[in-house]
Amino acid sequence: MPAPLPTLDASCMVNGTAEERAAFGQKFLESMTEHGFVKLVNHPVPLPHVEDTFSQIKRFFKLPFADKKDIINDPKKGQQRGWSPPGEEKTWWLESNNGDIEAPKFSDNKESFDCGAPNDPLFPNRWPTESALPGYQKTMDTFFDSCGALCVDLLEVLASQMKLDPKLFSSRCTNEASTIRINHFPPVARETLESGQVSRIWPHNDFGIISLVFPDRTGGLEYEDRENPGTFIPMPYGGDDEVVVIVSETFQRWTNGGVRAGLHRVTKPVDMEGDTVPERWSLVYFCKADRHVNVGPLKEFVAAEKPPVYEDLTALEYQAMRNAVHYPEPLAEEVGVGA
Ligand SMILES: O=C(O)CCC(=O)C(=O)O
Ligand SMILES: [Fe+2]
Repeated sequence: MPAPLPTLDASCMVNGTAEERAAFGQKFLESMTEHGFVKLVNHPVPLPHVEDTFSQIKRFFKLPFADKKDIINDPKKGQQRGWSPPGEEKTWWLESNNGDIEAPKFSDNKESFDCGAPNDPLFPNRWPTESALPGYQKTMDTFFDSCGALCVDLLEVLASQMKLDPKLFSSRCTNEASTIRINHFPPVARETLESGQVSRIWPHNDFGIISLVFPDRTGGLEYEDRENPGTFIPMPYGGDDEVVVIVSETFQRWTNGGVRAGLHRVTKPVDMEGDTVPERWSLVYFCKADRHVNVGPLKEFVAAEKPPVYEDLTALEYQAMRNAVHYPEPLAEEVGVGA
């Protein structure tokens, strides 16, 4: 059995002594390197914000179809904004299909909404009207700012712990390209998920630097057991104050493969009873590199005996390339929602 995922007390990031911060930094980097994941409690995103945001996301998904359709995501834009209808995003394509375009079209049993930085000029957010959902935009913008600040601090902890310039990662991330993603997983028959054709979310890595996942009481998030690739370990609900931090692909690329992205999926909760998998929501912050930044390996992680294993390209190009994979074009048209 692999060592369980640690839950770290992050209160020292705000008011800890140098010693407490160093002890936190060591365990944080260790878990991110060993597992690709770590859980934090007493982190600085205020619990009332998290609760507010959860209430708003539940309201969002209850909006009438017409309101959601008005702000439908256009997969051709390369960056997600607005509502992705059930089945539109196909995470199976990210890791599981091995490039086989003739393979069956396994689907995701979820709908989502994505928004970026407040007032993003390049990829404007697509909000429901204020009268349809009062306060929604403000709640999301506030949540965006708190998560962005936490991620910048966590990136500085990682760099310091690696004995590098503390701003090595954070200077490449003003959160201009970061996004909030919310997911809604409707109730589904247990046998549908057990059929192997449909998943809540198929195994995947996130594309940014790190991600924050705020827990849902239902459970179902699982992470790969690296000692037994292809097998997954449930991450049980650990309390409303908990946040799961995930290493994402850009961090793996920057560190030249040294700190690997954490493969994860969402399926039925391990302890569920009965024939219907309960409804679930999730709230995620994808902290991404600024758009012009190179997401090839940083020189600090390259040496004669460790040549670069990833190509140079901008974060914007990388995001567009990865997004195109899970909105495969012919399939987007097939579900009748392509823009
Ligand atoms: O729903 C969750 O717990 C995780 C969601 C996730 O992995 C994603 O949206 O990328
Ligand atoms: Fe994810």
